[in-house]
Amino acid sequence: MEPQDGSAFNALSSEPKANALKINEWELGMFQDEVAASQGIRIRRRPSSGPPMDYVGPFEFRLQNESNTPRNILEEIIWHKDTEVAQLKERSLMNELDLPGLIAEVKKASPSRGVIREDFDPVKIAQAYEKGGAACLSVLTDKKYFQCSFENLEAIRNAGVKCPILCKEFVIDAWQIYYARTKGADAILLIAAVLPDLDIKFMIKICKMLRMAALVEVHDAREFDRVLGIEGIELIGINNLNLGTFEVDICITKKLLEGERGKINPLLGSPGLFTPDDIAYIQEAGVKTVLVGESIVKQSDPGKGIRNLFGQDISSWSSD
Ligand SMILES: O=C(O)c1ccccc1NCC(=O)[C@H](O)[C@H](O)COP(=O)(O)O
Repeated sequence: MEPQDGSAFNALSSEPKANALKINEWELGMFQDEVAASQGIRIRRRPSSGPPMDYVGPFEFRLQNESNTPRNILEEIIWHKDTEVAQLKERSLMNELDLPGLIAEVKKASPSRGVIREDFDPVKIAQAYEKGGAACLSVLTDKKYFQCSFENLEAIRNAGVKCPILCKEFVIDAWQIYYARTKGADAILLIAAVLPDLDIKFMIKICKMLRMAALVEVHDAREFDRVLGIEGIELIGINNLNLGTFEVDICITKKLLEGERGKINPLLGSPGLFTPDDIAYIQEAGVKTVLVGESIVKQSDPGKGIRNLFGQDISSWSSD
């Protein structure tokens, strides 16, 4: 019979499927513990939360008792781990569904923009990026055109930054890759507009030997298709900057990813990303990771720059 206020009845009748699922989960948990116990495992995976509301079965645990109190420290750790892993899984699923990962660029200047950040402190900027949720750092090392250096990269690495570091250098000789490694780089940029296929192939082999990643950058369909044919390619970056005119057009990424190329993963979109709309646009095009410099490096608080770029706080994504 329906209660007068309808509360309990509605709570049950409006969510029968959800409750059936909870019953299944609970029964499965009991079953898993039984199987483990039959193999001599005394550690239970999680405390009994008691059967769901409308469970019609032999047991009903609600109070603190043997089934929801850890028997020893290992069981306590495992129960805590169960909650922790569930939260991490949920968070990483949300990240996957919601927003692309961020490679945040550390640079003082660029040929197209001139000086971007007057009071340039590479270590402070890198630390702020990491705290703000960057998954990786891109560190410019060119002196003449970007007013940066390998010393910057080394200082960032030695400051205890945990994010992987991409060395953003204009590589023309394999020696530069070794050098970048000695300074603490985890990955290096190879530009398809500069390097012939054979050089890229050779350099990728060197990277693998040095346990580094190679990000190969392309600007157009021809370069993209060339690079797809090179053995060992793992990371492809699309650069939307026209190096002849300095014009930036993020539609380039979208056009390049139409059709078969859109199936390639993972990809990056850069540069010219300033707003949450830009991020949404590039993400819709199929990009899983974005590389961003100017719009965040010029902010006195780069963490705030990241929040403005994504339209939300992504600091919980950082590695610590
Ligand atoms: O940015 C330039 O002026 C430039 C000139 C010559 C070669 C490369 C150049 N930049 C390429 C980059 O990789 C950008 O630094 C990167 O895409 C980040 O762009 P942004 O977010 O616009 O700083």
